[in-house]
Amino acid sequence: MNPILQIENLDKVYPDGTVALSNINFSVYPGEFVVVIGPSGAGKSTLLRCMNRLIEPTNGNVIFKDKKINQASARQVKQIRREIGMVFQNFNLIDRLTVLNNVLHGRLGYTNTIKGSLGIFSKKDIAEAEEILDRVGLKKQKYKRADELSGGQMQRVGISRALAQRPRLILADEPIASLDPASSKNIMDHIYNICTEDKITAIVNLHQVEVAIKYATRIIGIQNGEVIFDGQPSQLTDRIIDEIYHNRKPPLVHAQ
Ligand SMILES: Nc1ncnc2c1ncn2[C@@H]1O[C@H](COP(=O)(O)OP(=O)(O)OP(=O)(O)O)[C@@H](O)[C@H]1O
Repeated sequence: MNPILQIENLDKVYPDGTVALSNINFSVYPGEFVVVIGPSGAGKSTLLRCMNRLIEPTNGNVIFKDKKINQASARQVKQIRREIGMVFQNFNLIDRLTVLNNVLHGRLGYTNTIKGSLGIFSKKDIAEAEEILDRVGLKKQKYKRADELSGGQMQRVGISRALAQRPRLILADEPIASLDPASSKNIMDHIYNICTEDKITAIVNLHQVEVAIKYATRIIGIQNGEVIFDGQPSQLTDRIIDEIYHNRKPPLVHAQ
């Protein structure tokens, strides 16, 4: 089976000299549910955002379905991003828009720019958005403003917007970090069940090791911008968890 995503020799050095990622290499295969763990500042967000070029890598390649995102033109990046849904810690919804319109924003990559900016979507897109909202239990809330929802409901809208893209890959950056335990379980269940049912590959950044072990088919542990574990949840021993979280060195900063 060909990988859906390949990360080759990936480095990210921020303009202030902080080395956030250092020589990252791995491939992700269709159907995997990969969870990336690591302490605060390890580089998890930077890694996920390099995957769809929200952050520009310094060196190396990010290859999605045989296309090098890092070398793609702006137009090609837009096309590639259609198939990569993103779920954010803080939901990134447009507060003043309805739930339904937020979900329809997931169709923008496929919509004529003028129509999209005017909020004009096809009947088919609207029906599909409603179907997705039904799936996450939010159909009755479709005309509510996004800012009238609870955190857990907002994240279900975030997931729905990603699904409206009809993605092949979902990147979720700390999707439960702002939620209470009950909502966190609900959100992880939705992400896991939908990705499994729809055969969507997922890469999820999480702080909570026990949640990672529960859902992941594979765990990648990073520390100081380097992969120090890549294996199955059953291989993640207490010693390795301790290494990932406690043997922390200060972040490497290039001399300027
Ligand atoms: N824009 C930036 N400019 C400079 N340094 C940055 C920038 N963004 C992140 N960093 C640094 O890069 C390193 C990795 O940060 P990143 O946010 O990727 O880590 P993380 O594992 O996602 O952390 P958290 O779990 O706290 O979100 C950290 O040392 C961080 O301070």
